[in-house]
Amino acid sequence: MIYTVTLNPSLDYNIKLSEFKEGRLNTIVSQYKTAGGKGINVSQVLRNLEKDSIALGYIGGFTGKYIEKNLKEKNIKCDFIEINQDSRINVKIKSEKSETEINDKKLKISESEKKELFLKIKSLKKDDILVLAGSVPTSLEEDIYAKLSEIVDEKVKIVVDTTGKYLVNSLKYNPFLIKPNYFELENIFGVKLKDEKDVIVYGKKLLEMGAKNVIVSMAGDGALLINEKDILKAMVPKGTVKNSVGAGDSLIGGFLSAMEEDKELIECFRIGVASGTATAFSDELCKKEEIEKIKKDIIIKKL
Ligand SMILES: Nc1ncnc2c1ncn2[C@@H]1O[C@H](COP(=O)(O)OP(=O)(O)O)[C@@H](O)[C@H]1O
Ligand SMILES: O=P(O)(O)OC[C@H]1O[C@](O)(COP(=O)(O)O)[C@@H](O)[C@@H]1O
Repeated sequence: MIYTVTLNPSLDYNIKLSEFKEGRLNTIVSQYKTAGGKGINVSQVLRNLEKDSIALGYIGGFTGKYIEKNLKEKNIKCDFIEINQDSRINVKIKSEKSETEINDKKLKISESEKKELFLKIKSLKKDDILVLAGSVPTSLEEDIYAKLSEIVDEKVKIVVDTTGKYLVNSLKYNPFLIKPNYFELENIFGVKLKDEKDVIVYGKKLLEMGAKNVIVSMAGDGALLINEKDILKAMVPKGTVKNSVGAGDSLIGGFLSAMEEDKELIECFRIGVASGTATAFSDELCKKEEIEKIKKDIIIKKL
């Protein structure tokens, strides 16, 4: 089974404007609400690809109820821990020229609520997959993903998608896959990446630090997969970006869905990248048919 952990789920309020005017009245052209948060998005894409997963994490209040109901309506299994605070509302504003995101990072998790999550994670069995994705609420420690990685059976494959020290701390437990984007890679090492060669140099450093597979996603420039054996480059087609929220999570969801079918790594990478691009080119998270269509246009080169 695939377990996704979203420490701080959100109600994503997606707004479309023709133009975003700062400091002025903006009138909405269209909007939709959905359960969000990185682990939850991975679960949603897995469901769209007809694969099961269980979404874990903390939810609370009226927004928490909405998140759970929204996921259950989509036939996604949840096993959230209920807390006594409202889950956050993240606002995503898409206009013709720009995408703006407003995310809340606060959430107070108590010691006993933390223990509850550890108990759930401890019960994972060999061959399960654990996805630890998204920002860590400020009340939790910087090595929370490392601690969760430490307690699972060593045969559980771990995927970590987060930023900075939260990601770096988890590397000593040898995650099977990590997926920094280009800017996250720059931030980890405090550098400005000049070209693809640079991406490979710093991607390899993450391998040396413990990751087994590193995917560096580069939005419209595709992605690189780096492991001990190979460096693969995925090139993506050009298209109209409708909403890139969740593109990175879709890459992970697509990748894992192919892994569930025992596909080779190169194929998992292709389906992952196709899923990311399919999400960028649609208003919501990618659907199976969209991925199938885009898959044919993903070119993978061995470097
Ligand atoms: N403008 C785009 N054109 C085509 N594909 C895109 C675009 N933006 C994102 N993608 C796809 O989604 C993947 C993840 O996007 P990226 O923005 O790098 O991740 P994140 O959402 O984590 O920041 C990319 O590797 C690519 O496959
Ligand atoms: O675009 P991405 O990076 O794939 O993730 C989008 C998701 O992440 C969020 O922006 C939350 O991010 P964080 O957990 O890192 O705070 C959600 O609102 C949204 O559903």
